[in-house]
Amino acid sequence: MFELRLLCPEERVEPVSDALDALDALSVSVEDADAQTDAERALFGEPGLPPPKEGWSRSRVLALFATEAAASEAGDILAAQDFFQGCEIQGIAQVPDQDWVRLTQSQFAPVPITPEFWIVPTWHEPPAQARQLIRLDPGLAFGTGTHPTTRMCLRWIANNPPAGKRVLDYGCGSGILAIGAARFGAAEIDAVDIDPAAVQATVANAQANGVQLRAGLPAEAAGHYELVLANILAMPLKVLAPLLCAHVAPGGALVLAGILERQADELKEAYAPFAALEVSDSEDGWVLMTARL
Ligand SMILES: C[S@@+](CC[C@H](N)C(=O)[O-])C[C@H]1O[C@@H](n2cnc3c(N)ncnc32)[C@H](O)[C@@H]1O
Repeated sequence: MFELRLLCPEERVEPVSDALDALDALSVSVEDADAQTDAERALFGEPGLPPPKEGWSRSRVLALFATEAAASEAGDILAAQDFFQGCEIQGIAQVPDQDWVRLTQSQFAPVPITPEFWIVPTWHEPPAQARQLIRLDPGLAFGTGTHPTTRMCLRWIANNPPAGKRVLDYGCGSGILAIGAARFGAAEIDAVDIDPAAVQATVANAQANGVQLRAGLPAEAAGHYELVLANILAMPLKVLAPLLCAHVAPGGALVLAGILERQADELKEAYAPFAALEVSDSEDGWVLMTARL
């Protein structure tokens, strides 16, 4: 493949990208031409609001073509357009073939939770010492075992097996915690998430692991559970305090993650009317907070 490389001022990026699409580019990508230099200016908005600008002041536009002739012809046609004023053709480069599937897969190795409990992608052989396994590939939903918050929850499950218990995984993502609870004997598992893609991923991953659970939107959580797991983030966990605690059966356990060390006191305070949260694990600046009700 061949990449046509262009430099465009902010206001030209959209018409140039549209024209490249119309010229049958296989893909068009836009990068900050000033990235990693003193001129780099980050673009970001407040959560939920659009960024203050739509693009960088100088963008590098990269368009992929199947042949060098097609890339060169597209460059010639663009250069003749009014809207190309201020833009520059920086050249055509050959893009070497890559096995992207293999490259992506090589970035996900088996993850140990305890010496015997491992998360293993389907393209890897399980390590010899693995006695308990979750088979999981990266997908649309969060939770592959590579994040410390997920690992701490799974470690807690392995050290406090919920054998025979009713378990709620609130904010299930890929369903990894629910599947982990099943591996350690949970009798009945509900896994809920606000994101329908996470619900779908949980159903698929549970099936692939031979695990029976009920997955759905948060309203599907019903009644009391002897273990409630929620790996979300500090802010939603604070808002959810009364709801999550109301789902914990008397004598049951609440396990919360997604909390930075410096947020532990805020969380303690938010949960104080319902439960006495304590930090019970920490990794890479994240803490696991748990309580018995
Ligand atoms: C950090 S991921 C955790 C995924 C998985 N449980 C794990 O431990 O790796 C958080 C998940 O919570 C979901 N989530 C965020 N806010 C939520 C809310 N208010 N109610 C239910 N789920 C929520 C997100 O959609 C996301 O899938």
